[in-house]
Amino acid sequence: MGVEVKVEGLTKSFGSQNIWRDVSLTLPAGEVNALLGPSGTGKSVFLKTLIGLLHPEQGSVVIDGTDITECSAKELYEIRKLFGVLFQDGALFGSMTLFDNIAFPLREHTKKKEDEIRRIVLEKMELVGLAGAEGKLPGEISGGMRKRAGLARALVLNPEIILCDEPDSGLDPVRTAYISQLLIDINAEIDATILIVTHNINIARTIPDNIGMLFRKELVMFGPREQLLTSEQPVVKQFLAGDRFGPIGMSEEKDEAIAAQEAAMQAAGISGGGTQDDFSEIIPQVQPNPGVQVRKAAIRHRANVLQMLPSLPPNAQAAIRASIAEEDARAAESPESVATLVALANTDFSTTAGIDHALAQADTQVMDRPTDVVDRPTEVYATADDAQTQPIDTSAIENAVKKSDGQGE
Ligand SMILES: Nc1ncnc2c1ncn2[C@@H]1O[C@H](COP(=O)(O)OP(=O)(O)OP(=O)(O)O)[C@@H](O)[C@H]1O
Repeated sequence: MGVEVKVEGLTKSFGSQNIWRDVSLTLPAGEVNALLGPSGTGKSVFLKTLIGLLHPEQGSVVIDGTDITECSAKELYEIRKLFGVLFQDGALFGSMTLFDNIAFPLREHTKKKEDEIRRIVLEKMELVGLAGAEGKLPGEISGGMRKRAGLARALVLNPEIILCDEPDSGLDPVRTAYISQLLIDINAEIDATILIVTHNINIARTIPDNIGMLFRKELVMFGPREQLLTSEQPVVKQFLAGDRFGPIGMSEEKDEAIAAQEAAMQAAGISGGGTQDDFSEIIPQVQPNPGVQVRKAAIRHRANVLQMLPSLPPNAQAAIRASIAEEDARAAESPESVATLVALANTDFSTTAGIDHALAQADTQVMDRPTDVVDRPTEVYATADDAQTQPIDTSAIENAVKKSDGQGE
């Protein structure tokens, strides 16, 4: 299971330039999180502070019981092994082949033999759709391929925490969808805690369990995705809509005169260029592909969210209830393709034992289980012999596999 990352009262400056202050949030173990915010608000600085590459002036970052802001260099070295980081530009070594780039953390941090390293590297390259590109240099491939190579490198040590700085930048919308799906599948397979920094609203709407937003040197909010997507805060609404009218300006804060001018333009029906989408209409969260393990984080997340529900704003409560109803309906409609949703729908969230039972079950549910095949009632067989000779209809399984093959890149 991924590890929790607990950030408290974090403040970071460069000289006299304060980047953000008093940031507190908890990335729950194994859940997928996104961090939004206008350019320059310090999202990348935040990621680098989480892995101890930058040192904050105040506050703590507790990972696996260790506060990395004040641990020894040796402890920090050990904690860093828990991380897989996809930097904004892929951060590949230009003179090394993709194979050597991806093998680098294994050669640096483990004593694995070359044949084992080769097996792991080729497996991760296949996972990100780069099979066959082992001998290429970073300069010979597209930006999207570099990004995927960076992701493969981030995964080779089977990280407990994955940080992705703008995984979609430089990718077309389709490749972005593949990378997003991959992150959800990886989360389901290895239960790693994931933090994605992104400007991509579609990713924010469909991928994370939780979303946070930085603005004006502060964390505006952090919570279940429905909370941010239904927020009435002007900065959140403006950011989601991508509108130039609102508190976010091109470079710095807007003054009152400009704000008044904009209000008059809006009243006159002039467009701020933003989408008219209704973000309180929650789009279903992307689910692991058929054939991928149940997302245990989804079970833990729903348990957490149900517990915090009464403390959330009414809009968020209504959106969460609608999300749950939609997920349960989808689980009932197509149990062959949404194993995680089926697990959620079958979980008794009213007791700890019910949740623990679902988590234990999830460990064994590596395949989606088409209920019409696997859960065929035993009483249809008159005798045990009958049962053995009954032809098993595997078409539902085959369809699920075909569907998942068709979705590969
Ligand atoms: N090592 C550094 N030394 C001094 N200033 C820095 C350093 N790293 C970042 N900054 C400053 O910190 C601020 C936040 O930068 P950061 O890259 O974290 O923003 P961001 O929110 O990730 O932006 P974007 O969305 O455009 O990538 C910027 O003003 C940047 O110039």
